[in-house]
Amino acid sequence: MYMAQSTIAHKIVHSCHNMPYRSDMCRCIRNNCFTNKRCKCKRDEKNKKTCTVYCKCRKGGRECIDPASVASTSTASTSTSNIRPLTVECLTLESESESEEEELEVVETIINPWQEKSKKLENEKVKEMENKIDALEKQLQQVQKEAEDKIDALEKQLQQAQKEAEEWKILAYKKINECRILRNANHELTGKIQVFCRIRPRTSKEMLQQKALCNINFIDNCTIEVDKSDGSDAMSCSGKQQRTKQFSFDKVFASNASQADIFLELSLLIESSLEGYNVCIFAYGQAGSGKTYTMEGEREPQTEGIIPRTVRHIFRVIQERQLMSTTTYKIKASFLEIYNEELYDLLETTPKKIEIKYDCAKPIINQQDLEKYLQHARHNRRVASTASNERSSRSHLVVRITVSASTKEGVLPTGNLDFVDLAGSETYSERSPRAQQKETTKINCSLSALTRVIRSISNNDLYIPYRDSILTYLLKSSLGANTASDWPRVPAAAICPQCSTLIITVVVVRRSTITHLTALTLFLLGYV
Ligand SMILES: Nc1ncnc2c1ncn2[C@@H]1O[C@H](COP(=O)(O)OP(=O)(O)OP(=O)(O)O)[C@@H](O)[C@H]1O
Repeated sequence: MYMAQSTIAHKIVHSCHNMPYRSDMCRCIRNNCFTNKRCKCKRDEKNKKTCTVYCKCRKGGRECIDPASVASTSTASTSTSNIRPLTVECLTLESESESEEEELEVVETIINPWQEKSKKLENEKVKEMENKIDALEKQLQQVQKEAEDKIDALEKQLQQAQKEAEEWKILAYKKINECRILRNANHELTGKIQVFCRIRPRTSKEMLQQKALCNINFIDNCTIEVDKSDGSDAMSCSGKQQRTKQFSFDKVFASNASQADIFLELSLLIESSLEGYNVCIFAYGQAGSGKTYTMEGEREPQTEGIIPRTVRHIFRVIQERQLMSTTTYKIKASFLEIYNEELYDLLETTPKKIEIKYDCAKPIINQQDLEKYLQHARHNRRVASTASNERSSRSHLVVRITVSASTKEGVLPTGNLDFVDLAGSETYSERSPRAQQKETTKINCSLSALTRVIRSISNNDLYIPYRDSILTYLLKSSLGANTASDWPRVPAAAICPQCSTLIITVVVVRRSTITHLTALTLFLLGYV
């Protein structure tokens, strides 16, 4: 056993015999660490080699045991051989325990102030946090109270609004019924056939050409007087010569009338399709008189025509009605063309010839659907340049919008809205190309057939010549013979399309006693 001498590092001395130092040969009792330094041997006065190494633990005043020397001692003395290692072990443990206690004390002296400080800090922090939590809890309670108050107020408002909505619903329901009654009364008074006249303004081209105007005097809202501008005298039915002629309509729209003005006049009639009425609106007049403009119009909202406005209006009314009833509505539309007495579906890529009974209606989910189909149909419709119109329609266009309604109880009557943009009536000319002559003949023939049908209906004839033309056959249900029900026959109207050079003559026969469910409106578009 050797004593450690250094306060900086344990000095471990052993007989190394100049051998490389082995870590298991010497260990520091205190820290149980081993050095790995090579020993530096010295010879003492007896020429005995002594090796000194320093343990790295740098704890002074502790013993180091040279296991080699312990081992050599044990072999020398057999009687103490068993006790000695145990004693050494015991001493080692004692010393370890002591040193650990001391260390603990040192550590405690270092740690204690920190612990106290930390505890103090912890207490402060806890207190601070508790204060914050208290404040937050108070805030939360305040917010909760405010929210509850607001919810209460909103609930009261909601109840009030619900009550008001109920009252409005009842009022709206009453108004709808009143409208229905008024509309029916109006139908009765007007004979369910109305003829309006719209006089279009001069186009920019006509202004440039400084075309002569015929004089139109607006006698009142329903009457116009046409004065022949060329000075020649017109012949009256009685054979009397006259310069001026008066025409009466249900309403006359002057050239400054907007598309909205025209639609306003028709909106009530159009709404009746939602209750299962059949409505038929014709645009009738000379080529270039503004029929397509009135029916379809242009793409801008201000100038769009009756058809797009109708669909928008129907969607709006349906939305309003669905707020107060569970009735569901479905809208379908077909775009048909009658060209040279043949029927075509205009929604095909190229117009497809179809039979009259063929159902080619497409569902209309929103306004965009209709606009898309209308564009497609417009593109497919046959037009040609004529003397009076650069894009003159050479065919009749029939846009049929079907509104079907159903409730939980069952299906309601289906209403058809037929918009008919008739081909422009033209005077037959031997000088026109043959194909155009054929078109003109067919157009005029079908217009005559339409006239005959309406005349027969107005005369209450037993036989109505619906089959005389594709147009009249297609419009059979709208014109009156509604085979799906026992509705009475159609209203009477007679059109006498004797074209003067200025304006088409129209004779309307009204029957105020008619109680059918079909409404027919005729448009005459004066071409000036
Ligand atoms: N109310 C109006 N306001 C402004 N321009 C109009 C009006 N009515 C018609 N027009 C213009 O007059 C021209 C002829 O109109 P449109 O093509 O609608 O006549 P149409 O009766 O359909 O002719 P067609 O029978 O030859 O097809 C078009 O350029 C159109 O824009």
